[in-house]
Amino acid sequence: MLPLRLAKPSPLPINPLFPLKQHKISRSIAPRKIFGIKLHSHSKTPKLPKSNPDDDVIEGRELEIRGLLPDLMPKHIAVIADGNRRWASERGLRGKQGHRAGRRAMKEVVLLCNLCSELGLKALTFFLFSTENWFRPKDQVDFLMAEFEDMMVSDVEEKGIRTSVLGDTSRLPKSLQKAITVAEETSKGNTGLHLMISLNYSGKHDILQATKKIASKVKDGMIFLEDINESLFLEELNTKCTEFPNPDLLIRTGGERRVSNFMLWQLAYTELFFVEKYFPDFKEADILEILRSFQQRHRNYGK
Ligand SMILES: CC(C)=CCC/C(C)=C/CC/C(C)=C/COP(=O)(O)OP(=O)(O)O
Repeated sequence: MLPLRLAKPSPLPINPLFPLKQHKISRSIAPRKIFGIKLHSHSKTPKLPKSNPDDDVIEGRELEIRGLLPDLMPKHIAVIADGNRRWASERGLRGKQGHRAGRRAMKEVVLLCNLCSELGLKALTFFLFSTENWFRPKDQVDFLMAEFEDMMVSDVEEKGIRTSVLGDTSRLPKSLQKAITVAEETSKGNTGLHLMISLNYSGKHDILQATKKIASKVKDGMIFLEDINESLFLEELNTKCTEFPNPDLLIRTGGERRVSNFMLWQLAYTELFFVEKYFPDFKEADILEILRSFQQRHRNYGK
C-alpha cells in the first residue's frame, strides 16, 4: 500500500489517441450544468472538448484528461470521503460546515469522473454513511440525512449520470427513501457515469445478506449447492446494479489507512490509494494525479 502524499505531477504520458492536437483545446463550447457545476458539453454523455486549430488556449484539466490512456482507465473508482469534521475543526468551524465543504468537493470529483467516462470510466462509488455512523451524535446524523436528501433532489439532476444507492435503505428517513427512489428511477436510463452512493452500508452486512439469499434459494430448490460460485455471489451483492461491481481503484482521504467495512468482497484486487489531505481539500488535480499513478501500476491479480 502506498501512503500517498500527493507529489508534484509527473510529465503527461503520451496518449496515442490524442498525439498531435492535445495542446489545443477549444473553449468555444457553450457551458451547461452538471451536478450544479458548469460543463462544456451538449450531449448526454459529456464529450471532452474537441481540439480547435484556431484556439491556442490550453485548458489544464482537459489537457490532463486527454493525457490519460483509455486502455488503462479504471472502470470503477471508489472513494472513502474522510476527514470532513477534522477539516472543519482545524479551521474553527462546525462539523456541519465540514460536511458542506465535503459535498462541494464531491461535486468536483463527480464532474471530473463524468468527463473521464468518455475515456472508459464507468462507475464511481462514494462511501458516505456506514452502518456504524448511526452512533454519531443525533444532530449530526440528522444533518447528514437532510443533506443526503437535498443532494438526491438538487444535485442528481445531471442528464448523463445514473444514480444508485448501495446499502440497507430501509432504516433511512422515509423522505430520503422517497428521494432515492425518484433519483434512481429518473436516472436509470442514463448512459453516462454510474454514480453509486453508499448509505447505511456495511461490507460485512452485504456479504451476509447475499449469503442468506443464496441459502434460501438452495433451500427452496431454485439452485443447487454446486451452482454457487463467484459470479452467482456477485449477483446478490448490493453492487448488482452495475456491470463493474469491483472497484479498480479505491481512494481514501483523511490520512487513515483502512477500508472500514467498505465493499469487502468487491475490493479483493482493488488498487488502494491513501491520501493525507482531508476530503474538502481533495481537488481535480489530486484525482488526476492518482489516475496517472494508477496507470503506472502493474496489476497481476495474484498470477
Ligand atoms: C451530501 C453530503 C453531506 C455529501 C458529502 C459529504 C461527505 C463527504 C460526507 C462523508 C460522511 C462521513 C460520515 C465521513 C467520515 O467522517 P467525517 O468526514 O465526518 O469526519 P472525520 O473523518 O474528520 O472524523
